[in-house]
Amino acid sequence: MEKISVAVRFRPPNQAAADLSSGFGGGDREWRIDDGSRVSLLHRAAGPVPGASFAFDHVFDGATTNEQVYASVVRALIHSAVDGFNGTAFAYGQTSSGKTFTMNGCDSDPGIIPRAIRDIFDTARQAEDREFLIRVSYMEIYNEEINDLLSLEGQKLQIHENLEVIESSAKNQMDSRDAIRVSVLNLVDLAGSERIVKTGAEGVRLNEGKHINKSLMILGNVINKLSENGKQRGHIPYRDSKLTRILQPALGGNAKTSIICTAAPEEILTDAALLKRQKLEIEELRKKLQGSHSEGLEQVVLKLRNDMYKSELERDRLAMELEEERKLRETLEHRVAEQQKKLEDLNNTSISAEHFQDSTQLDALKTPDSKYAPEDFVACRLRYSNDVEFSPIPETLDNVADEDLWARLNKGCVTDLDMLEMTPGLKHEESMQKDSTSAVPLEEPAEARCKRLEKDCISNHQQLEESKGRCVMLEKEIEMLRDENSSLQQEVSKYKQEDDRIIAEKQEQLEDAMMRCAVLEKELFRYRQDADRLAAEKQDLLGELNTEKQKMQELRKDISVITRAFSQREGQLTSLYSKSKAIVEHCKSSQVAALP
Ligand SMILES: Nc1ncnc2c1ncn2[C@@H]1O[C@H](COP(=O)(O)OP(=O)(O)OP(=O)(O)O)[C@@H](O)[C@H]1O
Repeated sequence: MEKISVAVRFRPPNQAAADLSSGFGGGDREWRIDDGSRVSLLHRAAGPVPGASFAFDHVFDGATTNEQVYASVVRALIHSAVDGFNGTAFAYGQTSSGKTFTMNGCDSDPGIIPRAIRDIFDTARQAEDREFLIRVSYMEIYNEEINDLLSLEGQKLQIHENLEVIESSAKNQMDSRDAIRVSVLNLVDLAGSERIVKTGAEGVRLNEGKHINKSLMILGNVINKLSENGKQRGHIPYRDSKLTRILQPALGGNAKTSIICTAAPEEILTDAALLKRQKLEIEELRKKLQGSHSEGLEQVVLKLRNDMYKSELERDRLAMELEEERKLRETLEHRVAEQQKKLEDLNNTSISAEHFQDSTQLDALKTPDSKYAPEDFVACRLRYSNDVEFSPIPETLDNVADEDLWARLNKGCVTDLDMLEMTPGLKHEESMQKDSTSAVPLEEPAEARCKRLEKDCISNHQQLEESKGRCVMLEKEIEMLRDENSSLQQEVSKYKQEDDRIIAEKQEQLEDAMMRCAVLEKELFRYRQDADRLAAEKQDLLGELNTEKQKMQELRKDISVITRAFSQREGQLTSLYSKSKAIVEHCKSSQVAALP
């Protein structure tokens, strides 16, 4: 195996591209693989495109499996690694060209990484005379930072100059000729090698893309340097990126490197195919716009609306409670006012009682029973026993009543369980007091009654204060709910705005794409017109050419006739000349002979 082997692997065309193209490469041009190691670009009509034929160690077409790729370019490297040679295998290519598929594969056709791991362990198991220590790290380089993918805390890694991955030693320590072999093996899934201008990335993605392209460029430089002749090689820039620093031990020296360049065949498209692709994209965008794009937002809006309705219901419930509290407060205030009035009446009564001169005069006014009654709670029970609110409480009631009992006592109306704890105690206390007077005379001394009413008044005041406090709390709660409600409404409107913005954006994209489509359509139309015009011109020119050719043939014929006539003439002239010359010679010689 060469130190650096470069293979190209074409991915099978995806369905959309396959629909657009009629073959491997699409449109009027296609890549053709010659004898598994050369790939050439052909124009379907015009034949090979000059200067577009490239040789590699291997060229795999879309039908090649991961198993075949592994067997051709990686297996030997893995075996060398087990034997102590460093090695690196990586996939390089555009996004979606099949790097991850090549490195990881799928269940039915595992990629290089699972196959390599299985192979390492199988080979180690078979080497009965050696024992192995295999260390593994799994990392990601992102924006020139190395993340340990096996660490749960997402730990960042530093590069250290020590070697890890495969180590083996002879089981028989006496065999010191080949004591310890250490090798490093890197299996790398590189990031997509896009041109940033093409991706149109911004912000974080742009930064990410810059780092990726920089490290890929440095990797390219390193590999170029390594492939140069040893003496001319000069400095190899391993330290210019984290990627090359990590790969360094397994790239230079005695290392073997397999580079698998992945490519998507549909990268080459004619204008017509490009136009069709644009149309498909537009169609997809349109579908997205109609369907799923707003689904998520609609759900959020729906949820927010539900929340809003819930909070409105809660607000209504609290408003009802508040109303009940208000009514209760009014009742209590009314009762306090009544009692104050009674108190005042009683005061007046007691003052008028003081007008009597002695107790015998006052006693004369009382009923016989009341004369012997104790001074407290007289008549209390009878006075209140007619009042529904103060109907007698069973003895077992104590200070807490169950809900049914309380419902009966309150004519079936139970408004608030909190009130159940407070009100029965209050009423029960009063009723018990009333019960204790049931056997005594009806008249209550004015002073005692006055005291009792004062006490009642104080307790009613307390209740009133409590209910006022509760009212304030409920009002605060309602205020909070109102705030919450308005913030939810704001959020809904924010989402609506966001929704509108996305729709507008998509609409803009759609319009943009449609405009591009229209421009391309116009261009295509112009091309077609040009092509038709050129075809017509070509036809005319061909006609002219044929006429010229015919004329030329005729001229050639004329020339040959003339040439023939000329040579005939020439022959005649030559023979005439020779004849004349002979005559002249003859005349000359006859003249000489005739001289005296
Ligand atoms: N040789 C192949 N045979 C069948 N399917 C393939 C092949 N190569 C790639 N694919 C499919 O093409 C899609 C894109 O491939 P893949 O995710 O491997 O691309 P990638 O170059 O790793 O992309 P990225 O730059 O996003 O990492 C996947 O659905 C993958 O299953």
